[in-house]
Amino acid sequence: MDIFKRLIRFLRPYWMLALAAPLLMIIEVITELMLPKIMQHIIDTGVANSDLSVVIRSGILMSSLTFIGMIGGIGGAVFAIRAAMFTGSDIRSALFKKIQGLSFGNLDRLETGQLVIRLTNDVTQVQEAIFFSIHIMIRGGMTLIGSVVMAFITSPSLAMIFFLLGPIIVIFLIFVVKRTIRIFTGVQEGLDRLNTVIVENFSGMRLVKSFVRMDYEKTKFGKINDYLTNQSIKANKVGALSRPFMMLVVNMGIVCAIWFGGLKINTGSMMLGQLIAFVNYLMQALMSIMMVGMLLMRISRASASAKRIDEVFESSPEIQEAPKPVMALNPRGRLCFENVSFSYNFGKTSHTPILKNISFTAEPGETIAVVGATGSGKTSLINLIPRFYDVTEGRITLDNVDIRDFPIEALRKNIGISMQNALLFSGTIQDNIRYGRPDAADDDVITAACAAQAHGFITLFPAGYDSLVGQRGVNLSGGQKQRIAIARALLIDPAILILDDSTSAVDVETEGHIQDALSGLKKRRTSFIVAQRVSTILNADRIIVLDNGMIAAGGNHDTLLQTSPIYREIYDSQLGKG
Ligand SMILES: Nc1ncnc2c1ncn2[C@@H]1O[C@H](COP(=O)(O)OP(=O)(O)OP(=O)(O)O)[C@@H](O)[C@H]1O
Repeated sequence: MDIFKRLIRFLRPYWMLALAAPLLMIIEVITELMLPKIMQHIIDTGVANSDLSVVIRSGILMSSLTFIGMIGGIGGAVFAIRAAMFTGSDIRSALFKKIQGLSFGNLDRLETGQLVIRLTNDVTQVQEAIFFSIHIMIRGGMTLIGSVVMAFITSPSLAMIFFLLGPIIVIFLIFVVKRTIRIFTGVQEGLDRLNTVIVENFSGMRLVKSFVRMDYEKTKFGKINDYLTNQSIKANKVGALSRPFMMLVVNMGIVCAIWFGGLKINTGSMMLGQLIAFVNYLMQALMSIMMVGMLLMRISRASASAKRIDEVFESSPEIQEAPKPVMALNPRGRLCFENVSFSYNFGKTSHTPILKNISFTAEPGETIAVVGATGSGKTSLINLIPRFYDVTEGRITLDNVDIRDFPIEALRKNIGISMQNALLFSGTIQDNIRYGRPDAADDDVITAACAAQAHGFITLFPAGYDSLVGQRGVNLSGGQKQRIAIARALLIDPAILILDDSTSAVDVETEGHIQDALSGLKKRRTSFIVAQRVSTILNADRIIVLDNGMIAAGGNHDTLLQTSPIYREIYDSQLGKG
């Protein structure tokens, strides 16, 4: 329930709607509570005395009250729906904003598939629980109290039935709710896993088909789908089985009331209309307990969802802003790693260092290349520069200031990155190039595209820079995407340019052209190039050879050929001896 308390703050802006709904429902409940009494009057006064005028007057009163109650009911439901939907929408927006602010470390733990479910299904569960709480809970609660009071007024002796049936229903409800919470947590987890499988499958469809693994994928999907189905069946079974039991209890109550009421009528201590009114109140009371019970089941399901939403709200970004950031950031681009060590943390557990004692300085205008075997830590190293992760030990300085002392946004705005997996968003090619600088002039877009050797192929498309990227637009090759990604990084004119294996899908000749075009641009900034291919880095001012997270050697190409066996080995394996 604490979790709900934390989420309920989102309802605060809509307190008027949330208050108006129950107020209107009071009208509905009061009219409903008056009806059995009027019915009693019709039977015991009108029918018993054959007084048609009493019957007609009471009939008109009943119809009018029903109409007024209906208006109250509709109004209450509409306000409750609005309050719940607006609240849900705000939770969704806040959750999305929160996720945008999380660091890579947080996101490593919360898989994308899980986040999608939290943003969609989990929020919907909470949204519905809010609606039912405002609507059914309050309405049911008021009806329950009102009908018990009216039942006692109508016949205090018959009302003792409540003391018999009430505890049975309450104990049963506690049992059902406890059980459903556990099952519904399983349902949400199943949904998470199903979503992860679907997202992975759809994004890796080519891989699945090329390795002819459709059957394997179908089985994987089938297993999780079956698990989800079984969990949902279990959850619904509990709900479905509990309903007949509750009805049994309600009917037992009615039978008892009719039996004892009938005996009382025979002895003349009760009138028929009085008994009918009592049975009505009894039914209203027991039905509202059932209604509240059903609602508790919905709330128990939503509490599993609320917990998962809360988990995201509670995660604090691992990368934190400095309390007093250094505001002036117009860097020259002198970047210095000082005894940097780094390990990926999983929660509180720290893992083996991926980078150990890295120290080097990159001067403005220099191009630093980072090479090394796969898994040696190249990407991890450059991910530390824009603070995707923070160093575990040591520090990185930009123009002699620790990068953790700059505002994160300002730091990142000065770093242009192009990654190996050149991700493009749906939209036009120019939208993608402009991603980091939406107001860039057309000429600047073209200049960046020319430097990235993208202008040529872009202008060959009928719609040129306005060509849509993706399924309904042009299909771009891996190399073309990489070139657009490089143009995107160049357009922000960053002080630090990072190309992480970003020409791996480009042929050697085009890569040569990109290098030539970049060489002029590189003079104005500090560049880092991560590459598997030696040909990419031959002209770098300095090459850092990483081996198992440590700097094994550093220098330019010629020096390294003489001094570093690892570099020599990489060089020989790719370009051949001599
Ligand atoms: N997000 C992460 N969480 C935990 N471990 C990670 C993460 N990313 C990378 N690693 C681990 O860090 C090590 C270095 O990975 P990294 O990607 O930095 O190497 P790399 O030299 O860039 O490799 P490649 O050339 O294959 O891209 C690997 O052992 C990898 O498993």
